[in-house]
Order: sequence, then C-alpha cells, then structure tokens
Amino acid sequence: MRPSTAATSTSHGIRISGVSKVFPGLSRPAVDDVSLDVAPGEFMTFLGPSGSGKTTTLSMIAGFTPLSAGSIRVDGEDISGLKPHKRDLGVVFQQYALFPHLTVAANVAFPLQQRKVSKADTAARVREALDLVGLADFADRLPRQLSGGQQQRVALARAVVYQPRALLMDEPLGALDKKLRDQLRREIARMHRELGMTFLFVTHDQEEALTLSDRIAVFNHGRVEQVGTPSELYERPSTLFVARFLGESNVFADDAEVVVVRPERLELHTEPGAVPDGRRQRKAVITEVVYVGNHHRIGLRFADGAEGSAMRLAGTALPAAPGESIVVSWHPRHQAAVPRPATTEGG
Ligand SMILES: Nc1ncnc2c1ncn2[C@@H]1O[C@H](COP(=O)(O)OP(=O)(O)OP(=O)(O)O)[C@@H](O)[C@H]1O
Repeated sequence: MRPSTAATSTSHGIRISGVSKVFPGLSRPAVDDVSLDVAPGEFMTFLGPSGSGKTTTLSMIAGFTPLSAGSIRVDGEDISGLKPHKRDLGVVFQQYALFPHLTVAANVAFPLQQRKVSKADTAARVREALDLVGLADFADRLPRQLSGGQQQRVALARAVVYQPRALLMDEPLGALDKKLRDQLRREIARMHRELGMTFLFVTHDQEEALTLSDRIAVFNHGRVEQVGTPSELYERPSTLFVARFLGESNVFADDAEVVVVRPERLELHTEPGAVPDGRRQRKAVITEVVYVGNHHRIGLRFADGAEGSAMRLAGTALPAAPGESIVVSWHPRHQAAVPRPATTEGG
C-alpha cells in the first residue's frame, strides 16, 4: 500500500469511520459519511474541487470542527471528543500564521515550551527541525524578513518539532508562486521520507496529489468517490468524475457501458481498414493540434459530438491536419469501464 516510504515505529494510523458534518442552513452535508483508513507512515492526500469537503474533513481530524456523526481514531484511540492540542497532531495551513514578533527559532520552539520541554532539549530539537527544512541559518530572523516559501518552511518545522503522531496540511503550497511551490513540494516529499511520519495533505491540484501521495482520496460533494494509488486512479478510475478530475480522458458510450481511455492510449489512423485486429475504434475529426514542447496535443471531436484528445510525442509525424477526419483506436485493456453517470453528476 505504501511503496515509497518505510513506516517507523513512531508512525501512527488514522481511522475515519462514518464521519459526517452538517452545517446549519446548508441543504446537504458538507461531509457525508466518509470512511477512510490512513496507514502508519502513509502520505494520504484529499483531492477534490472547491467545496467538496476536504478542508472540513481535515478540520474534524485536527479538532477544529466538531463531528455531526462518526468517529476518528488514532492507533485505535477515539480522539473525536478531544481538544485540538490534546490530539498530538501537527497542522499547517495555507497562511503561515507565524508569530510576527518572534524569531524563527522562537516560533519553532513555541510548541515545545507549551509542552514544558527542557531548555537544552528545546534548543537541540529546534536546530534539528530547522535543519530538516533547510533554514538552519535563519534562526534569528523575524518572519517578515523571510520569503513566503521560507515562512511556510518555518510553519512546517514548527508543526513537526514536537514529533506529533501525524502532520496535517491544508493547501500548504497554495499561496506560493509556481517555482516556489514546486521546490517546497519536493521538500515535503523529502520530509516525509526522512520522518516516516503519517502525512495528510489537502489540495485541489491534481499534479501535487499525483506526485506526492502514496494514496489519494478523491472528494466530490462531501463524499469520497475513490481511494487509490496515483496510478490506480489514473489507469482505473471507478467513476467519470474521477477520470475527469485526474488528467484528460476520452469517454466512449455504448449501449451497455461507458468507457474511459487516456489520450496517450489512442492510436491515430487515416482509415478504418488500418486498425489492427483486437482494437476498438471510433471516427473523429481533428479540431486542433497544439505543440506542448515534448508532445503535440491533438484535439478530437467524435461522431456523437463528444470532445476528446490524443497525444503524439514531438518528432513523430501527424497523420492528418485540423479539420480532417481520422480513426482512433485503442486496446480494450487500456479502457476503464465506469457507471453511466446520472444527468446531474458534476465533472
Ligand atoms: N463554517 C462553515 N459554515 C457553513 N458552511 C461551511 C462552513 N465551512 C464549510 N462550509 C461549507 O461546507 C462545504 C465544504 O467545504 P470545504 O471547505 O470542506 O470544502 P473544500 O473541498 O475544502 O473546498 P476549498 O478547497 O474551497 O476549501 C462547502 O459547501 C462550504 O461552503
């Protein structure tokens, strides 16, 4: 289940059972009967569009939002009724929330002082935490003397310095520009490898989710649509919503089923007779060809009016130009069958 990191003896599992949240005045629950098991040392991501219930679920785990139903356990202990600071969970939000008048070192030391850790231990642990996030040389600065990315590293150091049972992060990269975001994303992956701690990460960014996670829980309308490894979700989406939320997809409907085929699985042919035996095929018109550096994205419109896409690595010849008719084919093992969506399903 967790291919990339080794759980340590200090890793802890989280069990979310039948958890719901009803806010007064909302017509449907913000979180609707969610159950999930997070393995000790696992990097689990909650992925979904805005308003799908990710933050509310994380906030119930952290203890900032009371549950309407269900329970949350850490290593079997029910923590649902505990105050946030009694749960022993580290938390990082999008906004850094550092104490502006305290130095970096004092910010990181704060949770240790609250826990009455000795001065000598505090100094050693603060140094270790700042080392971990690459800020050993910034201990005496004030938050305003740091960049946004550096401030977020301080927040990460402060969240793990007291060795909590898990680290909870809500869009921690959301306020950063692309380059810093990529950099800090790699830092978070490294921290996870080095600490072996259970990480729970909330994002609406599919690339963040795919690159960081051992497993991803895809949220939609307060429910978890599917839980799986990044490649399981990409290759074997169980619903149309998941297929469309993670990457691009071609959706083909027959009488009995709806199948999803990823763009890189489509071959292009100039005529139906050129399709090898055993492959399925559809007629399409090329709507556009876009150069994306290492590949071309080929926009397609199928006979039923549905839009889709294929891709070709740069350097391979394209069989036809925009406006021309072609045939696409795929092998049945590269299709994922999903339930026919109800007409109201978002996607
Ligand atoms: N304190 C609150 N009072 C009332 N409704 C709330 C409250 N907090 C969240 N909601 C509603 O609950 C639903 C889920 O919100 P939530 O913030 O969990 O979604 P999300 O997936 O994290 O989205 P985002 O990425 O935009 O934060 C939304 O409809 C939201 O408006």
